[in-house]
Amino acid sequence: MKSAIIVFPGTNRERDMAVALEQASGKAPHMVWHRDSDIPDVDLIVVPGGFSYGDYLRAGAIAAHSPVLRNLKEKADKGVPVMGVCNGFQVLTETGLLPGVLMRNAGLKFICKNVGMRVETSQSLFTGGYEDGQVLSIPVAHHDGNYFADEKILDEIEQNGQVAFRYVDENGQTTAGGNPNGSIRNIAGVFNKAKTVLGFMPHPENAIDSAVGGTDGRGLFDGLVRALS
Ligand SMILES: NC(=O)CC[C@H](N)C(=O)O
Repeated sequence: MKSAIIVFPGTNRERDMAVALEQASGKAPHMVWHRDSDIPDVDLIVVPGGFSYGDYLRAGAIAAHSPVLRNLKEKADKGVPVMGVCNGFQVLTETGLLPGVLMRNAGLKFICKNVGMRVETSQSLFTGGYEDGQVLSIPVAHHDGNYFADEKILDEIEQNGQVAFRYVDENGQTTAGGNPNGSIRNIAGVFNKAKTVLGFMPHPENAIDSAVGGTDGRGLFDGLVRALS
């Protein structure tokens, strides 16, 4: 699996993402700078976490208008798989590639902790390394992770099976206690309609090593390699 990682001024998870992708695929990803107008031909494009352009204006809003995003949108429209993690999820909602928005956390505080994340479907090229309903422990680190969409969009994405992940409590239930940031219907990640674009807030690239934070994130990268190699 060949991959590319988009890097903006203020991105900070590109290295962790590169380590995770290389560990799973055996190939170092291309790092693509925000000013570049062409992304190489790859099997997967990743928009990693961080604070693109300092989160000014609104997290992901300026990145959505960067030169590299024009090419990313063209490739996504052609069906090239795109994955946005944390700030990457914010960028992909701001571009309109994914439904909904990410607002300030309900508690108005930056949250950095492990959360329960339930895999809503294994039927995608991103989640095939997991079982339906599998509950993972994955870290979050954000202040704007509060997913929101209106009821019409929510009903539509639920019906289309576009909810990829939900926050759950220690019993695997979608309670308020298991919801770290106030996300509507406990949604932690969504697909586009064709399931070729995925965005979510937790950081699987920081859960690939038992010495630091556990290995629950590995399934995502291993599943991608299986689907895209
Ligand atoms: N770790 C991250 O990607 C941070 C995401 C985003 N800038 C926020 O704080 O909400």
